[in-house]
Amino acid sequence: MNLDKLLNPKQKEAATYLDSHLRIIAGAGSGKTRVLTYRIAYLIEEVGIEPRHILAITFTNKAANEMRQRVVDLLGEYASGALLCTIHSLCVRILRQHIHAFHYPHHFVIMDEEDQKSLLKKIFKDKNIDSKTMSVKSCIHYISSCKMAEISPQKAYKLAGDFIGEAKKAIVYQEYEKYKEEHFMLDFDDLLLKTVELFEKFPEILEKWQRKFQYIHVDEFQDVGNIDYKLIHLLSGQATLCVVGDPDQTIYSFRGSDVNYIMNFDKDYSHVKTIILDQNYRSTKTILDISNNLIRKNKNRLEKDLFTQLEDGDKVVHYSAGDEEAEAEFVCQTIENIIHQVDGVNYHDFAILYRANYLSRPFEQKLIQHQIDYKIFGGLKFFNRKEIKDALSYLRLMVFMDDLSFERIINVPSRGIGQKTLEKIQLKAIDYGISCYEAVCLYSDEIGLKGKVKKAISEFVQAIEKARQSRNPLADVFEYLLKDIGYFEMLRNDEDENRIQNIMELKNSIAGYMNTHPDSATFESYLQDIALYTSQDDMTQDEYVSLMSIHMAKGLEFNYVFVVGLSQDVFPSFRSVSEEGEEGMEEERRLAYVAFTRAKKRLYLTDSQGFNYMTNSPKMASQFIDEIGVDHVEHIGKPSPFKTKQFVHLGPTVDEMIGDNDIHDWKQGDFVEHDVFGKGVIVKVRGNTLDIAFSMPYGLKTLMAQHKALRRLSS
Ligand SMILES: Nc1ncnc2c1ncn2[C@@H]1O[C@H](COP(=O)(O)OP(=O)(O)OP(=O)(O)O)[C@@H](O)[C@H]1O
Ligand SMILES: [Mg+2]
Repeated sequence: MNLDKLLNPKQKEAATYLDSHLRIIAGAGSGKTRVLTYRIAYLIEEVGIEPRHILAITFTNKAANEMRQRVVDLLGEYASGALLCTIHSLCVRILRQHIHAFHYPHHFVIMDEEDQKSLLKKIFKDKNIDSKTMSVKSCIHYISSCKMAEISPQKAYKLAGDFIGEAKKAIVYQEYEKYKEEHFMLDFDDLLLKTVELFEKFPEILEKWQRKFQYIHVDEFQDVGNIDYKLIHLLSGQATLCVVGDPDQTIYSFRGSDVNYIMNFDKDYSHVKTIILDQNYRSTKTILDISNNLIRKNKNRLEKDLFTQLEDGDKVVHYSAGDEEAEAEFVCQTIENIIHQVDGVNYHDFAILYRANYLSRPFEQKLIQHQIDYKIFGGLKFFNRKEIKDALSYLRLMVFMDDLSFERIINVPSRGIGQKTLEKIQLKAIDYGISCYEAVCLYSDEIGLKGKVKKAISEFVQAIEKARQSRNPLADVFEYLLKDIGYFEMLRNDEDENRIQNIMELKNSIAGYMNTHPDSATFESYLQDIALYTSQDDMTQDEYVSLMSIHMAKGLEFNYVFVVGLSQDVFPSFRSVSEEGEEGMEEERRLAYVAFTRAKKRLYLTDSQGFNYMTNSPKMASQFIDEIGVDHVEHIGKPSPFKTKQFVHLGPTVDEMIGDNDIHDWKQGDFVEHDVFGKGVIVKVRGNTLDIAFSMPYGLKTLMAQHKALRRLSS
């Protein structure tokens, strides 16, 4: 292994420096992970350290596997004895060996979030807590925060003082911990906490592991939290520690990661050498320049710019589409064009990155239409997500009255229907040769439905029938149906923001379908239209385009990257910025920096116009598009009539636009203001009438084009 050929001098120094602890601070694509990989190979090959004495902690399993593969490729199977894994899997490994010290069995149960929710629901029931006064999700968050701050249930109760709500939470916390202990269960936080506790209570066990790991490496150190840090500190009692990270890529602050651990590392440890890498090997100069332009806008940061010796490369493309379908079409066509034009390029060279998982929907549909294989990392395909299946089952039940849909959702949200009642309904349906839905409509007494259950079923039937008979636009009917049957309430009680976003995106998909089929759209035709997408399984071919949230893309790289859904308030996210202020904005910007720096050869930034159901406002391009500067960017597509405050030099902002009510040339996409319904966007012009999408609760309306209540907002 000739490191002089594989690494630049600074990287080589970092890979071979063993005289003290080492901190590598460096920007994206500067070879931090590569240095770690070669450092491990160097320790084994050149220094003669046995692999089992080496530990490397990565942020994801995928990163661990890739690093292991590279080391094995370099040195052979022997090297796989080094432990390269995430901090959670390290803890599982340690606990499996030693948890008997706490009188737990070796095969303790690891709880995921769904298990946590079920347990809390059970506790709520036992303690007579109404989930309207305290949500399961907020409770999970509360318990986790207490645990991470090392506040016991007893202490939490004391801290609650006279605040009844807080005291109740502390009681739930206590019950939760008790149940877990009695059943030998550990949640994700416990994996870390129990390992720390184990090491603190049993010094001989700690010493064993300290002796085992002589060289410890931690990648993505900018995102460690306090318990991670404590654990690493304990483990590294006798080891040489090497931590690497980029403060500009801290993107998990909302989950407790703290950039100060890397910044103050040299103060916490007595002998620390710091190496700064500043040459980027990943991206073209153009991509690097616009990423640097962006991150420089953050005030709270350590100034460090990257340079590259790679070619300038093509301009970064910003494509602004008329709507999401067109945005997705652009992405697919670009992928096809590149594959066609550039030799040796394959689907695995492409990634589509987004701020939130709900944004994948239009891209998935277009990819399927174009027969481009894709894989979603860190989540399910849109139409396989639970809430989407539930919502579509409601629509299907309304249209087709089919039993499969009925069985799926008759007890979602809970209406007190258990397996036995369901069987009774099914038998009745068979008796009369009708569907289960018809059976509950017609024969609820014969089935033996009584009291609360009967009432719940009757409300359910009413909601479905109301939706069936409604003459309102489909997208609105859909939303009201889910409201009427209590689905939104259920999600809201669970504070399940992601699921609500997915449902609103499904509404968006229905609205889009209405646009493209203005005269013929029915739920039946919509369901048939999307059957192609709902029947997709999660099987993927070897070659696929990668789709993932930016948080998942940390540390990865692709030749061609599309960062999509770059609309103001989507990215940067309205929520983060409104809740966290300037700090939230800086974290969003770091996230954009992570996204842009994943690209090696070409970077495409896309957004679309239209109406945003999530924020109830017309969409505008993200301020980040402006912040990357003008020199290396080619803007194509349809320029937006609206500008964010940052684009003010290009035209007035939405709030500054003036009204106009004598208009004969209405166009799809025009933004309007209505005296009663407020701001909206025209989705269809039909002669003298207009279909206009307004903010909720109004939704889609069909109005007379010449009416005086309507004005165009023109720039
Ligand atoms: N000296 C070098 N010679 C050739 N290629 C290099 C060199 N250093 C880094 N690279 C390549 O540059 C790319 C980026 O490296 P790497 O992923 O290690 O960067 P990183 O600093 O870990 O990035 P991130 O901050 O995104 O995690 C990789 O493809 C890597 O192989
Ligand atoms: Mg890396």
